[in-house]
Amino acid sequence: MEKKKRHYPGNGVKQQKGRARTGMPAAARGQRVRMTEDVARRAEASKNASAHSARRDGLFCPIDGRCGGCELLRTPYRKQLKEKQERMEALFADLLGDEAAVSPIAGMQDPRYYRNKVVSPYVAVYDRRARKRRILCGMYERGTHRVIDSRECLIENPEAKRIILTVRELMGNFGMTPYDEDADTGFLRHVQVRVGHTSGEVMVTLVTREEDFPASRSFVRALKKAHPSITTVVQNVNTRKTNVIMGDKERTLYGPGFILDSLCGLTFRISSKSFYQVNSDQTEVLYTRAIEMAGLAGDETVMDAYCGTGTIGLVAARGVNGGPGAARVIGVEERPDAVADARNNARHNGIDAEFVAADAGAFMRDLAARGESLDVLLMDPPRSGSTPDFLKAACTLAPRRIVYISCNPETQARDASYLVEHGYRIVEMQPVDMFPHTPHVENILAFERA
Ligand SMILES: C[S@@+](CC[C@H](N)C(=O)[O-])C[C@H]1O[C@@H](n2cnc3c(N)ncnc32)[C@H](O)[C@@H]1O
Repeated sequence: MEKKKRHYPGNGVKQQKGRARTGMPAAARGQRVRMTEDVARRAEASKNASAHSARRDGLFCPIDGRCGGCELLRTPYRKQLKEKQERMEALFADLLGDEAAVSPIAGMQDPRYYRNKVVSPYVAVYDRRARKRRILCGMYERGTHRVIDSRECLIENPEAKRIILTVRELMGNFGMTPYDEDADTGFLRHVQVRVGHTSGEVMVTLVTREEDFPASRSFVRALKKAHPSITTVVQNVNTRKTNVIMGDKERTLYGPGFILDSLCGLTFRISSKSFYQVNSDQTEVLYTRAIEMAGLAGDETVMDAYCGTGTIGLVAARGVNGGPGAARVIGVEERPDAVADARNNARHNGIDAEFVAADAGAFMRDLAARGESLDVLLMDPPRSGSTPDFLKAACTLAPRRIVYISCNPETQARDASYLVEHGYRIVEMQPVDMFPHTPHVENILAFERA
């Protein structure tokens, strides 16, 4: 491993500062909660019982309860699934008609190590006992911006996690300083590692505060030597004082600057900033069910709205389970880099599809104004859900079916109410567990024009 030290900007070391827990009034902070001995004993007994059940499931995590990642780790997996199903049925109770088919949530066989994308901040702290500075990397503590150091994680891809730890080791060897959020100093802000689920290709993105990256070649060489699995390394420059991870500017330090991976029998190109579902096994389930729920006959024009790298639209064009695919696919996505990936993906898979870089709402409005027609609308908006102008234009275009995929069922329920009020009815609901051990649920709704 390289030992050469180079100067990196902002070498000052600062004690990590805890932030106030969000959402907690100042007066409540530090308030002592009085518990009778009996209540305290019962609470402790229930905590131990949950910890035992988590261990029984092979899910012991040394930082459980502190890390903001897996809130449900102590709930047995089957119970997690049952609770998520009940939540979805309650949330959509008023919108699901009597004829709507509600499928049981699709869970994982082995709900561990499913995250194909691992992102870690790096922060310097002064270790009083050892009298030296240490760099922490891992997860944020629940409700704070304090980093909890972790060497292993039950939901992250193990090779990605190992790379995150190697970067920390190399930072010491290269004299590379971690970013200090308060002072806006230091060099390395975050590292993102993406692993191709079937291809095994690995992309490391080093997010730096400055463009100038001294000894970048030796750094990458040392990283590659420790992890021959790495197929590309990208530097992303984020000069802003913000908690948004990625900046706008990028340069490829090694390899092609993207990775390839396969999903549902197609190959996809993924760049560092493009959206790509984090749980690949469950993504195959999600896409297959969504296309099944679209009920394609083979002659449809299908819109893939909020398409990212075009994954859903391209799977729709090809068809699932040997069934027919769409006759024509149009995708719309606001990120130009993701659209570039989508166009490449179409070419690479020999599929004829159009991808447009635009705001989905504006694009739909234009289509509606031009009097275009659409048979099936597949939509997969971000957590904030869709927008009134998108939904209004969708109702004007009046596709026969709408399949709405969402990682935030609360905003999906809001948008579903609009569609139901404007002439659609829900015919099918399929929850999918994309994020085991967390409260998050992915949900698919199929609507038909009433
Ligand atoms: C949940 S992701 C879905 C991506 C894709 N369907 C997939 O499965 O990989 C949502 C996508 O919507 C894009 N997006 C967010 N707001 C948008 C807007 N107003 N117009 C178009 N695309 C948008 C994001 O960049 C992101 O790629």
